[in-house]
Amino acid sequence: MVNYSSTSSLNDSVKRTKILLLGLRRSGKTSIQQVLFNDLSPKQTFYLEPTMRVVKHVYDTLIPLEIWDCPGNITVDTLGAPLSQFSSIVFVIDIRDLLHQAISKLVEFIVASYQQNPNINIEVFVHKAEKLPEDDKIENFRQIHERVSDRLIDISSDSPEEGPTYEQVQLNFHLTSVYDHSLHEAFSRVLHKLVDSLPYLEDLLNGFCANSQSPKAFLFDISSRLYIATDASPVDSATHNLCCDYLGMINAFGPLYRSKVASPPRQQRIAPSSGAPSEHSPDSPSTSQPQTPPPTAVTPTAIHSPAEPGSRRPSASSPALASGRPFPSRQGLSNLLRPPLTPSTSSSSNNTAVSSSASSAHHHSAGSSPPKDLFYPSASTTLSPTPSASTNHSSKHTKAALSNPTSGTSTPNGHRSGNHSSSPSNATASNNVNSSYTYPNATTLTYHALTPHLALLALLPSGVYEGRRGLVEWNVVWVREGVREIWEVEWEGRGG
Ligand SMILES: Nc1nc2c(ncn2[C@@H]2O[C@H](COP(=O)(O)OP(=O)(O)OP(=O)(O)O)[C@@H](O)[C@H]2O)c(=O)[nH]1
Repeated sequence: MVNYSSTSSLNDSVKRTKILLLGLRRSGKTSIQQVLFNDLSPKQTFYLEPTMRVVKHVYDTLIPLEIWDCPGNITVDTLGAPLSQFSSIVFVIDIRDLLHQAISKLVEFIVASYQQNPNINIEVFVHKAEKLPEDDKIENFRQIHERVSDRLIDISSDSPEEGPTYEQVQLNFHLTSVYDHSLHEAFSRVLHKLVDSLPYLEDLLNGFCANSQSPKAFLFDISSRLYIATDASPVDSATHNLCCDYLGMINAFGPLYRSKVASPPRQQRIAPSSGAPSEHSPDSPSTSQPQTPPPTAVTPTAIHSPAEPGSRRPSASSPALASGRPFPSRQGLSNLLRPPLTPSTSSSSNNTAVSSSASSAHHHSAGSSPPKDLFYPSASTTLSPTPSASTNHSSKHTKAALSNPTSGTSTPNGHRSGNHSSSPSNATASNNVNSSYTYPNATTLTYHALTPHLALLALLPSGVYEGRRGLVEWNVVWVREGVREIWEVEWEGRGG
């Protein structure tokens, strides 16, 4: 009865992390999957057809995912697969649905999954939250939580000698809606429990924040806008929403920018001298990261176009992919972030020099060994600190720049000098800002692509970003190297 069709083809050679999407009919399961992983506009979910069979969707991010979207009437027996196969169950309940049926179904799956796989993560999305006023929302959320707990206690006390005590099951409740970023935040938290390398990524981001004076940094999956990891400072919703909006804007406008350097005619002209392939191929091998500071000479011939959209995983043919490679040591990863930003390195001449050095790291490696894709778009937007910004919505972002990622004059990081208020990003970013939040000091939000599907989004004091950009980019280069290595190890361990 299982339908093996999916949004993209299943690659049987990769061991995927499986997530089961359950809930009553019309609770919003397919909407969640489509909005997050297929870029469906929330309003379009209204037209989704009912799900009649289990549909498997694959999605490649830092780890390969397989999401099973189930029909509302599925049971443990008709699922067609043991629950031990799944790493997480996401159970979706319409927030207005306090009925017996939804709770019973959830409890049925909790009991079965606890017996088959006690380590499974059970996540309850109390969904369509935007439909209720704030007070009712909290009350219904509390009631659903309470009823599920009561039912589990009842079941445990009915047969104390028989089996496990279900009230100890770790349940995670989230308030969600496709119409705001609560869904992204909740699903990001689901994902965090599935990423084995999370501590290593967090170490990288902590190091980046410490060395770049950044108050907050996220590693985002570009397309789904889920964050895979963040630094140790607490996540506030306003900053998370701002990053989500900015990423959405970049996803919308980024494809309008084209690379002159990486354009096919230019690539063909430069390829013979550099030894680099004329066009990036998803299977082109990558190099291991440079361990020593690279030379300052910039060789623009090595700049590559981004990987093809479909190439969401590292090449298995890469010489860097020795099988069974362990994660880099945490100390080793944090050591990658050098040098820290200190007043002694703040002169603009130093910045320029280090920027060139950092930027040329990839050129150097590309010249001496098989190249990797060296095209990394970046963008930035400045958040206004002025008090009037809290009332004047459009002045919230005074400057926004989408660095032409592939301009012939850009660095390999895609940077061009100066922000451009006429950039298309300006209006969109301004309109999307949470109007209740202002940043106390001049702050810049930066975007740096790290892999074809992951990007670093960081808040930086504008003074640091404008005055010491070279050093910031230097640190981004090393974050990128660390993330790429973790990404490769994650996929390698799964036969990717
Ligand atoms: N207001 C609101 N409506 C939502 C939300 N998410 C989904 N919906 C709506 O809920 C309805 C059902 O959504 P589906 O995604 O088809 O629900 P489903 O659980 O997959 O339904 P079945 O396939 O029948 O099991 C659609 O009209 C959606 O537009 C939400 O966050 N808020």
